[in-house]
Amino acid sequence: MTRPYTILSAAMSVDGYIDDATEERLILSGDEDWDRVDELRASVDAIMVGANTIRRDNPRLGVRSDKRRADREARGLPANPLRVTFTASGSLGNDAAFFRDDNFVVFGPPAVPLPVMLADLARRGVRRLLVEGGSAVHTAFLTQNLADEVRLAVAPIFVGDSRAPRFVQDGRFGTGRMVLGEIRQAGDCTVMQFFPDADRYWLRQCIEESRKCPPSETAYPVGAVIVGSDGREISRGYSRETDPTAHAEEEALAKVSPDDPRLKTATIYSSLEPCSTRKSRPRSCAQWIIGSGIPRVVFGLREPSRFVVGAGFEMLAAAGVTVVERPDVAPEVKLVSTLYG
Ligand SMILES: NC(=O)C1=CN([C@@H]2O[C@H](COP(=O)(O)OP(=O)(O)OC[C@H]3O[C@@H](n4cnc5c(N)ncnc54)[C@H](OP(=O)(O)O)[C@@H]3O)[C@@H](O)[C@H]2O)C=CC1
Ligand SMILES: Nc1c(N[C@@H]2O[C@H](COP(=O)(O)O)[C@@H](O)[C@H]2O)[nH]c(=O)[nH]c1=O
Repeated sequence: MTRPYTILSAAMSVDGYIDDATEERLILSGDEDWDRVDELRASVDAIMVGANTIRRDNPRLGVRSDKRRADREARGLPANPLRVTFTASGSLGNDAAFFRDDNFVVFGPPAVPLPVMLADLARRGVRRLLVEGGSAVHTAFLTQNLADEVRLAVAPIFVGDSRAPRFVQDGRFGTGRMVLGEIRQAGDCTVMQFFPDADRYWLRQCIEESRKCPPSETAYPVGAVIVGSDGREISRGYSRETDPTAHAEEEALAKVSPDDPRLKTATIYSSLEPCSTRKSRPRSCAQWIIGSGIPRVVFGLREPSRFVVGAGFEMLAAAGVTVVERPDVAPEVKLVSTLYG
């Protein structure tokens, strides 16, 4: 693991502010939303905020519920997650609640690149990280594509003052349209879950699908999902789902009519590079995809040359298909099977 699974969390007004412009901290969440945040805090290994949030809010960043702290301890975890911050200035104030016991880590000064900080947290055993703001920190994670999830609670109030901090600052958010996950109500707040990197999200769906594959000593577990240009799933499948020699891409394609007009603008995701040669069948997955008219393929792991030498990427690209390889997701694909080596 090169970095923890990272969840960004914020509460904001309907006009997008996470605080007002006064010295006093603005509470946006009501009791039910604080309880939701508490549950989220109890589910992570570490909670991070920026140095300015420590200076302005003096947060405790602990799990408030006695039961949740006890449950964590019963699972062999510290009662509270590790508290994390970073600072370029080094000015934090020793009496901050952040320093109330030794369950914390401070990165910097000087300024630390986010990937370096995240790699260090991963080495400390942090697998799941909650980032609670503020604006500068959220902007850094999102513009560097280092957030796996965003949980936004919208409180039914207006701040109406552009001097106040917003959820994010100006920046280049390369996310495109995010994937909308769950929407729920917490008291009078509306909580939305987003997955900022749609390709990463769908590849992870493929990985989950691949876990369903009947085991085989001679073929990898693979999952595939076909997604329309509107962001909606068209179909999915996994290797050996209906036949011992079927591949995931074939299974997903078999569930769609070849005349379905959505295919002409769809993306097919596969945890593994689509195959270019087959031992068991005449047609490779790359050929099936080219024949289907799907114009874009995204995969996680290049096919290791264990069973056949894969050239699916090259075959698809030569046919004019846009092919995206996501090496950042490849380690997660490999975790599914020892066959990947
Ligand atoms: N409603 C909500 O959910 C939340 C609201 N808030 C609000 O957000 C506001 C604070 O946000 P904001 O002012 O943007 O500040 P942040 O909390 O995002 O902290 C920014 C600080 O982080 C440090 N920093 C940034 N990048 C790096 C880096 N690469 N390496 C090391 N340190 C770095 C710097 O600290 P330094 O200056 O020390 O160098 C920088 O000033 C407050 O008003 C707070 O109330 C905060 C959290 C949640
Ligand atoms: N104001 C605000 C949030 N602010 C966040 O909560 C932190 C303080 O929590 P605590 O550790 O309990 O003191 C604060 O530093 C900031 O990260 N969060 C929310 O979900 N809703 C809110 O309305």
